[in-house]
Amino acid sequence: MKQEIFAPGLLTGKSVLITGGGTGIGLAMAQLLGELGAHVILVARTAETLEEAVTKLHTEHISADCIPVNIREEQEVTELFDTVSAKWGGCDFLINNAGGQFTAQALNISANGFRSVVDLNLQGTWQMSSAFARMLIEKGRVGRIINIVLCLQSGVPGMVHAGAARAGVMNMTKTLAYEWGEHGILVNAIAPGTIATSGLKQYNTDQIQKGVSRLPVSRIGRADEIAMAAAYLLSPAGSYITGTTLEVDGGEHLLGASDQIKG
Ligand SMILES: CCCCCCCCCCC/C=C/C(=O)SCCNC(=O)CCNC(=O)[C@H](O)C(C)(C)COP(=O)(O)OP(=O)(O)OC[C@H]1O[C@@H](n2cnc3c(N)ncnc32)[C@H](O)[C@@H]1OP(=O)(O)O
Ligand SMILES: NC(=O)C1=CN([C@@H]2O[C@H](COP(=O)(O)OP(=O)(O)OC[C@H]3O[C@@H](n4cnc5c(N)ncnc54)[C@H](OP(=O)(O)O)[C@@H]3O)[C@@H](O)[C@H]2O)C=CC1
Repeated sequence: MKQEIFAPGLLTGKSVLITGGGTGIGLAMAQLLGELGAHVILVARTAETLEEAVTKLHTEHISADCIPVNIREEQEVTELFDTVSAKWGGCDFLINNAGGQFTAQALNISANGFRSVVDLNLQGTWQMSSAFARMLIEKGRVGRIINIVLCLQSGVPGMVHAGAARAGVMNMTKTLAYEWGEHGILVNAIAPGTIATSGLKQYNTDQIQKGVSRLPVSRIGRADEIAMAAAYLLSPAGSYITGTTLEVDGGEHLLGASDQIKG
C-alpha cells in the first residue's frame, strides 16, 4: 500500500535521525522512510533494542545504523552530533520521537516526578533540536525537524506533566520555525492520537477501548499512519510547510476533556 502512496526512491540520498527509533512509532517511521531510500539513524537508551531494530531493517534492505543516547543528557547529545558529523557528514532530518510519561492524578505528582517528564519531553527535544540546527548551520546545510507530541487540545487529564511539556514543544515548534526559516530549516510537529504500540502497555486497556470508541474514527491508530504523515512532511510535498502541528488522531482533538482518561 505504501508503495502506491509514495514514489519509490522518494528519499534516496537523504538521512534521518529518529529518537526512540528502535520501537513503536519510531521504528515504523524508520521502516517507511528507509523503504523510501533514506539512511536511518536510530537513537534511544537501550543498545540491545536498537541493535535488534537495525538487524530487522537490514533484512528489509534498509540502510540503518544506531547510537545509544539518553536525550536527557546534554553531553551525550553533543557527542551524538559529533559522531553523526564525523561518520556521515551530518544528516538531513531529525525526528524527535522519544518521549513518554507515567499516568497519575496531578495531586499525586511530586516536583521531581513533574521534572522528570518535562526533562524528557521538553528539555530533551530542545537539546536535540538545538544541536541538530547548530550542526546544519555550521555545515551550511538545510534540514527539517519533526516533533512527535500528543493530542492535548482539551487538557490531558492524568498526564498534566506530559500535557504541559508537549504544549511547550508545540510552541517551540512555532518559534524555531520562525527563527530557523532563514537557515532553510523547517520545523513541524505531529500529534498522534491513541496508536497501537508496545508503549501503550502501561495504560488500562478498558480505558483505551472506551476512549477509542468515542472517536469520530472509532478505532485505534496504527504506527504506520504516523509514519506516512512524517514521510509527507519530509518529502518535497512538505517544502512550504513550517510551524504547524499535524493531528493524526482519528479526530481525538475534537473531543472534550471529559472523554479522556483520568490516570
Ligand atoms: C479519547 C481517547 C482517549 C483514550 C485514552 C487512551 C489513553 C492512552 C493515551 C496514551 C497516549 C500516550 C502514549 C505514550 O506516550 S506511549 C509512550 C510510552 N512510554 C512511556 O510513556 C514510558 C515513559 N516513561 C518513562 O520513561 C519514565 O516513567 C519517565 C521518564 C517519565 C520518568 O523516568 P525516571 O527514571 O526519571 O523516573 P523515576 O523512576 O526516577 O521517577 C522520577 C519521579 O517520578 C515519580 N513517579 C514515577 N512514576 C510515578 C507514578 N506512576 N505516579 C506518581 N509518581 C511517579 C517518582 O516517584 C519520582 O519522584 P520522587 O523522586 O519525588 O519520588
Ligand atoms: N502510542 C501512542 O498512543 C502515543 C504515543 N505518543 C508519543 O509517541 C512517541 C513514541 O511512542 P511509542 O512508540 O508509542 O512508545 P515507545 O515506548 O515504543 O517509544 C518511546 C521511545 O522513546 C525512547 N526513549 C525514552 N526515553 C528516552 C531517553 N531519555 N533518551 C532516548 N530515548 C528515549 C524509548 O527507548 P529506550 O527506553 O530504549 O530509551 C522508546 O524507544 C512518544 O514520544 C510517545 O509519548 C504520543 C501520543 C500517543
